[in-house]
Amino acid sequence: MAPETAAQAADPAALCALEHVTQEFPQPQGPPLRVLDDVSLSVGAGEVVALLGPSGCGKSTILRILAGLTRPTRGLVLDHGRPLAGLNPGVGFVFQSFALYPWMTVSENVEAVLEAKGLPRDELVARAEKAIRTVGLAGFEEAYPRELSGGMKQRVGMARAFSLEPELLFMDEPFSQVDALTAESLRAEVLDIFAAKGRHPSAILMVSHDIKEVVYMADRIVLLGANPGRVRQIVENRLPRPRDYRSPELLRLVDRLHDAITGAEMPDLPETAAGPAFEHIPSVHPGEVVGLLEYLDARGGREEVFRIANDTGREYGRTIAVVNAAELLDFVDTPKRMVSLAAGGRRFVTASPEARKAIWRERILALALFRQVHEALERKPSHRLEREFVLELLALHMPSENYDALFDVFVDWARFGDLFSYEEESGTLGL
Ligand SMILES: Nc1ncnc2c1ncn2[C@@H]1O[C@H](COP(=O)(O)OP(=O)(O)OP(=O)(O)O)[C@@H](O)[C@H]1O
Repeated sequence: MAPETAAQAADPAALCALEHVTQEFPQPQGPPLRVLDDVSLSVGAGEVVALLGPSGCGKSTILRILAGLTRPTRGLVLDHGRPLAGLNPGVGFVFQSFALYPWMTVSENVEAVLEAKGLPRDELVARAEKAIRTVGLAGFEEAYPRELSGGMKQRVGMARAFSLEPELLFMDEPFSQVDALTAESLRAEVLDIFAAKGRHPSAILMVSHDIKEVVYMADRIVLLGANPGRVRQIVENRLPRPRDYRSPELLRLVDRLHDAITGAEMPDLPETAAGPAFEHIPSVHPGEVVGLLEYLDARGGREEVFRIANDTGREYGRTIAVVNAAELLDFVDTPKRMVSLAAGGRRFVTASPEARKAIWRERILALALFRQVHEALERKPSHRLEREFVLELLALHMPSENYDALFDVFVDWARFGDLFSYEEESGTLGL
């Protein structure tokens, strides 16, 4: 395996590329939300490239920009070295949600995308048949989606993409909705189809949360960081194929990526209060934090974060967010890749429901956002505040956050500890 590079130089032979792309989306309040910051990457002929990163780091946005579905705020989008104008005609998509028409048969579902391309009837029938055979669904042409398992539905999704004979196959978390064994065989089949190459696809760009999946599939792994999304590291993966999920080499690379991700996403919190004015509040439900603490308690107080994701059936990025939330509240410590119950976490899990609420309240009041809103509510004779007050605080202190989403998390956390009430209709907070 070659050493990682922190960034990637522009590659003139690339099938598609982003150069210094920044993407911002307007928000109802305050400055725009920056989702991608100075992202450069490319996909060359013959390679499988994977984007790996936490929820919300902009992976799907990168696919949409490369496909020409979204125009970036700044930077260049290249198609064979030339600026992309409009949609990229060479891209076929496989989505996480199978997006099948329930009233159409398998054949009709595949033919529908070819019809949209305006192909003549006999050619589209032949192409659909071939694609359905390629993905192992021969014999199911007349079946309806409700008669198919999740794995088979995703095969239809793949047949649709293959039938378009795309030069570039984009797959957005394609296997996250199917069971683990089916996912394993679908991955192997995609790689077989890719290796057996007729002409198409010439390259695959995939998005995943699953480290093992990307190590199994990809030649190049682009590690993304969040808030805003940027390329943190590009890792070349030269493990020989076919790959074995259990081989020591593969597991070693999984471990290294795992360390790279957790090292950046579970930073040890500063010991003094000299952190940022407002702490980053992960977008998770209090119930998920409680679930984590109870899980750790049942396992003797500590467990590896990778294992936690597996045991709880939660995707890795989501697990990290829950762990970050628990750490922010001083319920857990995160020495390297372990998560262990801190004294506060132990106190919480052994407390009664009412006492848990009190502990939660005390913990969130240690966070600047909750403290400032609470103080403002106490100062007001009416003990009431408008939602806009909080949004302005967020805009001021957390300029790269999605305020609306964060406001919902804020209300969720506050309600869990009975700290404030919130009336949706009038948009008013009260003590
Ligand atoms: N059209 C849009 N308008 C406003 N915000 C958007 C838009 N598209 C995406 N976002 C925001 O951009 C951020 C990144 O979204 P994106 O779906 O690209 O992330 P992701 O890494 O694919 O996430 P996930 O893994 O959860 O699917 C999110 O905060 C999302 O809410």
